[in-house]
Formats: sequence, C-alpha cells, structure tokens
Amino acid sequence: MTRTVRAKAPAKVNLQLTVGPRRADGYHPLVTVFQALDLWEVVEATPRTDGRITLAVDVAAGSPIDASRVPLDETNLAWKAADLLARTFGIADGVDLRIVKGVPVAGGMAGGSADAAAALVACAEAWDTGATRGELTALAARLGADVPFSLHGHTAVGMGRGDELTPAMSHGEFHWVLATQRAGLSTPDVFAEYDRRIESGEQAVSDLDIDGPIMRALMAGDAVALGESLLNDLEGPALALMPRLEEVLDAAEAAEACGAIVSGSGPTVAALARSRQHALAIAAHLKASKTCDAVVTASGPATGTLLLDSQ
Ligand SMILES: C[C@](O)(CO)[C@H](O)COP(=O)(O)OP(=O)(O)OC[C@H]1O[C@@H](n2ccc(N)nc2=O)[C@H](O)[C@@H]1O
Ligand SMILES: Nc1ncnc2c1ncn2[C@@H]1O[C@H](COP(=O)(O)OP(=O)(O)OP(=O)(O)O)[C@@H](O)[C@H]1O
Repeated sequence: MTRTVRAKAPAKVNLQLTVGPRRADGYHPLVTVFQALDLWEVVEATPRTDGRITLAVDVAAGSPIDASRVPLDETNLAWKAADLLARTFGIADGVDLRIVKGVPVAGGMAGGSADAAAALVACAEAWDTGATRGELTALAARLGADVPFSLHGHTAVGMGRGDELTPAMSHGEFHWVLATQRAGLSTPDVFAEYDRRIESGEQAVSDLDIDGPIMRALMAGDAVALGESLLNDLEGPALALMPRLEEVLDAAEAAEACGAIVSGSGPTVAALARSRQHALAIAAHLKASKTCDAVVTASGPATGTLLLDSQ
C-alpha cells in the first residue's frame, strides 16, 4: 500500500551575517549565526512506481504568502532534493511531492532551503532508504548553502559557504516580528551588489570573526542585548536594491523594537521584541506604517527538520 510521509522544516533568520570577499567559485566565505524560527514548510512525499517526480505547491491556511513565484519543475529545490536522493541511493521509484508553504518566497528566510531539507527527510523515509542524518547533511550541502541549517535547526554558527555548522548555546525564547514584501530579492543579485560596493569602496570587508556580544546575548537569553548586536553585511546591498526597506527599519525603531535587521539577503525585515506581547505591539505598529506588505510573528530557536505522521 502506498503511504504518504510528511516532514516539516523551519525558516531562519541570520543574527550575524559577515561576508568575506568573493571566491574563485563565485561563493563568498561567511561567518553567520543562524536561528531557526517556528514558521514551517511542510513537504508530503507519496511514492510512485514509474520513476517520475511530480510537484504541487499550496500555501498554509490564512497565510499571505504568494506561491505563484515558486517553480513547479525540476528547478524547485524540493524536486532537486528528491532527485539527488534517488540517484545517490539507487532508488528507481518516483514520488509525488506536495509543498505547503509557510515561509515567504524569496524573503531571505530560506523557504526553498527548508523545502529541500523537508523533501530529503520525507523521501528518505517514504523510499525506506535507511539514510543516516550524516548522509542527508552531506546531500543538503550539495543542494545549497542554507540547506544544512534547515535540517539542523536550533541556533548554529555557519562557516565556509554557511554550510559548515557548529551548534551554538542559546537560552530561552526570542520573539520576532517579520515584515515581508510581495516583491522578492534574488540572493545572487544581493551578493553581486555586495561585490560592487566592495570594489567601489562604498563598503569595507569585515573580519570573519564570530561576534562576541551576539554569542553572549544568546547565552544570557537577553533580547535587548541581542537586538543591539544584530549584524548583516548584506543589509547595505539589500537597501540599495530596495530603498523602501529603510522605512521598514525606521518603523521598527519607532515601535521600540530591541533591534531590527534585514534577514539574510532580504527583503524581509526581522524586528526583535522583548516578549510575545511586545511582538504583537510591534506587529500592529508595522502594519499601520504601511511600509511592508504583510507582518507575521514567530519565535525561535525552533527545532530542525522533523518527520511528522505517515498516512
Ligand atoms: C544569504 C544566505 O541566506 C545567508 O544565510 C545564504 O548565504 C544564501 O544561501 P542559499 O540561498 O542557500 O545559497 P545557494 O543556493 O547555495 O547560492 C545562491 C547564490 O548565492 C550566492 N552565495 C551564496 C552563499 C555564499 N556563501 N556565497 C554566495 O555568494 C551565490 O551567488 C550563489 O550562486
Ligand atoms: N521550493 C522552493 N520554494 C521557493 N522558491 C524556490 C523553491 N525552489 C526554487 N525556488 C526559487 O528560488 C528563489 C528563492 O526562493 P527562497 O524562498 O528559497 O528564497 P530565500 O528565502 O530568499 O532564500 P535564502 O534565504 O536561502 O537565500 C525563488 O524566487 C524561486 O525562483
């Protein structure tokens, strides 16, 4: 009997994103601190016997996410993940994949990477590959720089392309407000703008060090100190490509957020609150500011990719 296996994977925010100069392979060396948030992508995998992969995409009920920009072909990261897993483990079966999106598309929150991670876990189980966590992590790194963290979750330092992870200590729960834009920003475009700014001297190259104040604020569970320490070398490039984001950051400051930052390559702005209550107040202020298209609250650190029920 065919069974459907489901897995869910979290969104992320980068608390620190320090970028070094472009390497010969086009990638940039990073030091980043990831925190997983409790916004989830769910992937369902139902095996088929003809070797084909099919894909459908839905949006979580009540979510403002626009799924129309998600590709439905072999360029989708969930598709790539299923295909890579099948080739690695010599699986001749195919799979019907269904993604239920809960993370904004092209928002700098690793929604596509979460789909890849959830597809790896769901297909590994549905096809009964016996793949270990280590084997899935190695495949994740081949799919994209953010995919290993989508599997891992919690709080972690990422080095290399961002895919060499070390778990980080963190205490308590942090409350976030995420201000999203209907238009996305392309990650390669934001890195290319970073390169242009470095070449022109508009932006200096940072030292690739783990930020002490961020690590201390995480260990203390101190949202005020963490908010003051948030760092993102891609924020200047993202603001240059989407100047409206400056107004979102100003609105978050006016709402007395502990701190606010462009998430990863943007354009989502993540504002840190002192409490759940404070997050709701900031969310109301950001909505009223009309500087963004949607506002959601989330908390972290959340777990990594989890297998859900099978039917
Ligand atoms: C901005 C971040 O989200 C921060 O976590 C990541 O660095 C991006 O991770 P990602 O979207 O999984 O990235 P990939 O799919 O591997 O790469 C997309 C593109 O981003 C750029 N890229 C990505 C990671 C990295 N360390 N250096 C880069 O220059 C490259 O142009 C690459 O072609
Ligand atoms: N499963 C997927 N979900 C969303 N986008 C996908 C997916 N697979 C491929 N894409 C393509 O990748 C682009 C970036 O999507 P995604 O939502 O992962 O961006 P992101 O959150 O900014 O990523 P990151 O933070 O990892 O840089 C989309 O515009 C889309 O064309």
